[in-house]
Amino acid sequence: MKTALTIAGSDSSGGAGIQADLKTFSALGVFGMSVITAITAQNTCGVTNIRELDEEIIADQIAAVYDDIPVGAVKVGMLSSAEITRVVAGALVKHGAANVVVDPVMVAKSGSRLLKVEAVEALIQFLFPIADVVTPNLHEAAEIVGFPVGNRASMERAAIAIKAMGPKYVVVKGGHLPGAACDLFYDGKEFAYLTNERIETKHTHGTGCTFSSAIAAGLAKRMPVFEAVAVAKRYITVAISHGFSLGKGVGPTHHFYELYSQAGVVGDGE
Ligand SMILES: Nc1ncnc2c1ncn2[C@@H]1O[C@H](COP(=O)(O)OP(=O)(O)O)[C@@H](O)[C@H]1O
Ligand SMILES: Cc1ncc(COP(=O)(O)OP(=O)(O)O)c(N)n1
Repeated sequence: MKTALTIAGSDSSGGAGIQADLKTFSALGVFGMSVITAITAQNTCGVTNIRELDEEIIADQIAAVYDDIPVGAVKVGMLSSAEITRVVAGALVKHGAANVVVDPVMVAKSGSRLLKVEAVEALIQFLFPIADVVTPNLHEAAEIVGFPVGNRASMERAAIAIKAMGPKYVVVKGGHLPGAACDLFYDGKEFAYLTNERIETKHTHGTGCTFSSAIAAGLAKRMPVFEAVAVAKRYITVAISHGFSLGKGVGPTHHFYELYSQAGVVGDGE
């Protein structure tokens, strides 16, 4: 059985965070495990409270998994603070983590800050050098590189700058571009664009979490990195096209296995 671990925050409404990651792992046929960094009181309308877990229980959760179970890939999401970021990075180094996907979660779509401003430097310093893939959206890329990112030219400049911070691959997500949903993949040598038509829906809660955990699922299945990203792009496109109204605000994406099987995103044999 292939395994993947998510190290992220909990979303009580189940659309993003740990919950979206575990649903994605399951739909893609990978056994999911979780380390919770923070608990958010959250629903489709926004985040009303955040409680960070203390660093000891976070390090102990990571140790409990790695000391016992082979981990095929790990996705890192919401980290909230610089201290948590340092502890998670240190634990991943200590346990020799492989196939590390870092989604540099900073702000929820509803506007709440999920990573303190002063923690961005720790993310760059401690996590990027050990990451295989880093997946910023346009806003996150801009905050990381310090210049506006809003078109293909600036996405390419941002990808080069982020690659220089240490990860092996960078995917700048273009979900917030006008027009097509166009993501940029960069391996340090060449750019490749993964493009899909924009799906006109407001139900996009958890798209970034879902995309990065789908990449981790692909790496856990030992796919080459570009193939894992391409499968994740197909997965998120199907997930958004079947996003649904739930609650009063921005509804979640869709994670039912049958859908992906029918859409050819996962083969029956995987
Ligand atoms: N309306 C949409 N139609 C199609 N794809 C989308 C749409 N919104 C986002 N995506 C895709 O979802 C993935 C997550 O991107 P994005 O929404 O930018 O991340 P985040 O949730 O971190 O802001 C990317 O592959 C992006 O291209
Ligand atoms: C607990 C938690 N983690 C991450 C996010 C951000 O999710 P993302 O997929 O980037 O986008 P939105 O869900 O905010 O639309 C989150 N909201 N909660």
